Amino acid sequence: MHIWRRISAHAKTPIALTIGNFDGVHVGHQAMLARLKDAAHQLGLHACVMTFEPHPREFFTPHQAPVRLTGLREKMNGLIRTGIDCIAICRFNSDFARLSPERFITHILNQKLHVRWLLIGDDFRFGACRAGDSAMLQARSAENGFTVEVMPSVLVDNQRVSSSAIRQALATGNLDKAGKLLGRPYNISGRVIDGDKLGRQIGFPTANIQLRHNPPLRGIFVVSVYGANPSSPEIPLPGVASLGVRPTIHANGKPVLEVHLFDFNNEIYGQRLQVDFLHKLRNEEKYADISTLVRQIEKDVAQAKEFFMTAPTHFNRLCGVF
Ligand SMILES: Cc1cc2nc3c(=O)[nH]c(=O)nc-3n(C[C@H](O)[C@H](O)[C@H](O)COP(=O)(O)O)c2cc1C
Ligand SMILES: Nc1ncnc2c1ncn2[C@@H]1O[C@H](COP(=O)(O)OP(=O)(O)O)[C@@H](O)[C@H]1O
Repeated sequence: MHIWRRISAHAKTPIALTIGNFDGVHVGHQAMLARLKDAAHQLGLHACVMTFEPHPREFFTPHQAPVRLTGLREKMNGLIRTGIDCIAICRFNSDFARLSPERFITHILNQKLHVRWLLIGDDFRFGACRAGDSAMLQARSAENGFTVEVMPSVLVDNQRVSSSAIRQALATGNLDKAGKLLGRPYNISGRVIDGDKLGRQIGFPTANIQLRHNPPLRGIFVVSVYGANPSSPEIPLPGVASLGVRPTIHANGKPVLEVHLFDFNNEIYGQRLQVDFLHKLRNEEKYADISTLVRQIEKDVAQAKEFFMTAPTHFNRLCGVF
């Protein structure tokens, strides 16, 4: 597995390539990567993905760009899990944004990456002003030594799978739908950092997870957590999570992800956890005082335990455990 952190003339072996942002690495992306691997294998090429960092919309309109489903690390892990041979991370900067579609084809695809087979989505646009499309790629493919295949849309329940459909499902608390489109429960990972040390005092210690991006969902959730189990970090532990600004405690707080694990009393500061979001319990509220908040957290915990008791097949399907 190779990761190219800039596009220079890396590829000695000709490659089969697909290009995209791959935010979320959802079931549509996974189908595309499976087709890429299959074609690369048939043609004796390396299966390679080109992705952009930052996301082009974060570069052009940083304040209006959609929230990310996956940070760079999570996206890379998702791509690596599919078993492709290499990932080329293309720095999306002003030089790259100015590149004409013609030069992208001749200079990047042909001369630098030696692309011999190219897979693109049906809505793929590229080059300055998004002027390049699949018709242009088809027209220039022979003279640049590659063939082009257009991937048809992948549908789930008659809807095209897309990162924006997943963002919308998460924003409205529809975690079942988000999980179906992603092919796994939505998750956030990060290190456990220090919080306000209030959790232990009120009877609900919470591991505070460092957030790298503005999260696409808010509220109180049933979660399963990888990385905390002392004997086997690959076995998840059940818990509840709060993802919000904690209005009861702070006036102008930033979003914080906190997880309370059931029947657990270990020190896990500094550990890297993966939090899988299984079910939304409610929206975050501002309570009159801490004792009212504590009574509500007790109800949240009871409901979450009920979820694990009554929906074992559901949980089983999502996580492959219990
Ligand atoms: C299940 C659960 C639900 C929560 N719900 C809310 C809420 O509705 N409003 C709120 O202000 N804080 C809520 N919190 C956050 C608590 O205020 C927070 O866990 C507490 O301040 C401890 O923070 P610390 O870990 O930084 O010490 C919730 C926490 C948990 C675990
Ligand atoms: N059941 C539990 N769930 C989550 N964290 C726990 C639990 N029991 C102990 N811990 C530990 O306690 C810490 C949370 O305690 P807390 O008082 O909320 O402190 P902080 O405000 O620093 O998060 C966690 O980071 C973890 O190391």
